[in-house]
Amino acid sequence: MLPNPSGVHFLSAHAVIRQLIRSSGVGPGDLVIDFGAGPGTLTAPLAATGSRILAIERDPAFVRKLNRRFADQPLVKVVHADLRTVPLPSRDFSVVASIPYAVSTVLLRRLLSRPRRSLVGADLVVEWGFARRIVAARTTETAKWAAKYELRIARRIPANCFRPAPRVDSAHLVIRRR
Ligand SMILES: C[S@@+](CC[C@H](N)C(=O)[O-])C[C@H]1O[C@@H](n2cnc3c(N)ncnc32)[C@H](O)[C@@H]1O
Repeated sequence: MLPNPSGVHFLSAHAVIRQLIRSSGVGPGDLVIDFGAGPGTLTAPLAATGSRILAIERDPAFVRKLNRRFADQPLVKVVHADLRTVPLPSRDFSVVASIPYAVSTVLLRRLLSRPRRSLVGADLVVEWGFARRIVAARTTETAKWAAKYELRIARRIPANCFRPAPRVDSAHLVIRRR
């Protein structure tokens, strides 16, 4: 395992990136949020779908990088914000994101517990064990989410699909509004 002082793991497997985008089905006219956009690993292929992207990132160095990378792409809006507090759209939106594991629960609460069900669907890369717990829907909270949203694991994503590789495998978690 490589040293990784920042604790950030970037998705590096192109096949996984393609599967996430294809699964989301997003296209022109859709509003898509990439939470924790990093250097734009998912933002770039998402922009190629013709959808409107909000690339949300907390780290100022990544924000500068994203602003440079997407300066000539009017459909990409880079938002320097914390995903735990950034206001969510009131119009329908989708999420395609490889998120920081530490805030997975907070983000799912924000997306799935709000009264306004403007989340159409999400394709998320999350920690494998977390995904298993969510789809099992054994708690009152996750059971409530399951009543409103279909939650399933599309596939296991091995740790070697990231650079540097994390200690644990991940999952492609699919969420769809019922
Ligand atoms: C796992 S990395 C994924 C980066 C990129 N999406 C990829 O797949 O390669 C998570 C990213 O989320 C950012 N991040 C961490 N905590 C955040 C927060 N609370 N709000 C917004 N971004 C955050 C990190 O700076 C990092 O760029």
